[in-house]
Amino acid sequence: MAVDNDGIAVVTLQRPPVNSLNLDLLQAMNNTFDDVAKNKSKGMILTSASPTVFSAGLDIMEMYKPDPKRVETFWVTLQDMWLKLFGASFPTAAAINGHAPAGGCLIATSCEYRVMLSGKFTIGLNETALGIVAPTWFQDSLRHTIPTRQAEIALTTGKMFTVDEALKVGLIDETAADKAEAIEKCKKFIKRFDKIPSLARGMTKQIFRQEVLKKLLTNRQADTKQFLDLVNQPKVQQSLELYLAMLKQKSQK
Ligand SMILES: CCCCC/C=C\CCC/C=C/CC(=O)SCCNC(=O)CCNC(=O)[C@H](O)C(C)(C)COP(=O)(O)OP(=O)(O)OC[C@H]1O[C@@H](n2cnc3c(N)ncnc32)[C@H](O)[C@@H]1OP(=O)(O)O
Repeated sequence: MAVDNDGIAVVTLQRPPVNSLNLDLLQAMNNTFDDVAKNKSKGMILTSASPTVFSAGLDIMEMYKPDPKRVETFWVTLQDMWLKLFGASFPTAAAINGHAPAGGCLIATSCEYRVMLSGKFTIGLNETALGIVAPTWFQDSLRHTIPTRQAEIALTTGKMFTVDEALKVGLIDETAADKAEAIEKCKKFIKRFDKIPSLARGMTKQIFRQEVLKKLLTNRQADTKQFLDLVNQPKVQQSLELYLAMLKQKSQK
């Protein structure tokens, strides 16, 4: 992860090849988010070092034949990442310079503003298409971003939106021709708060988001148990094996 700081922290996800979210990356993100808060940055922009993938979502290897202790730590660290990002008092924006499926879409929708590169990229919560259920807080992040009816249809169909579709439904706020332009547009969004007192801004954001945050905070243990029960089911392990094989086969073509 690289952080440039000119008052606005630009945090670049850098875990080749596809920025899949494993335990190490999630821990690094959490430390970085804490640093951004401590350094009193004006705001934070998340982007990717890959030219084609913002993030491929959760690292499936963390869930396939998992070590019991590690997979639990993985999930709790993912919850922490979401609580820190969705609940950040500082302004957040995502310069989405590539595909953003599942957990990649979760990161983007946890931010306050999204600019995505024009091109053949897709974004969405595709869990149902994989035969799994997007956790409540994944669903809440989408519902917080696009109208409820469109969110329900997108979630139940596992829809991956093209850039044009994402713009039309409000899943992204703007498009950009390249990464530099996407970052500039995110900076422009964050600079809109230059004349707004940061305490009032931060508190307003937290009040606006508190219901959704509270849902996970008061349900963390049950959420973790639900995940662990699901991931340890033989049928889920079988699906993960097939999905991994499919991804491998695709990448070798
Ligand atoms: C999936 C069942 C989970 C069951 C667990 C139980 C339930 C609770 C969990 C609920 C929440 C889940 C949220 C998630 O985030 S699950 C992850 C969903 N992610 C995806 O479906 C994306 C899969 N990846 C892709 O579609 C593509 O890789 C891409 C992001 C569009 C990029 O395409 P491309 O640039 O062509 O790259 P390749 O496909 O060739 O991939 C390169 C390399 O990376 C490996 N890989 C890709 N995605 C993942 C991943 N999410 N985890 C681990 N590894 C991944 C891929 O296999 C290739 O590896 P090799 O080079 O070794 O072949």
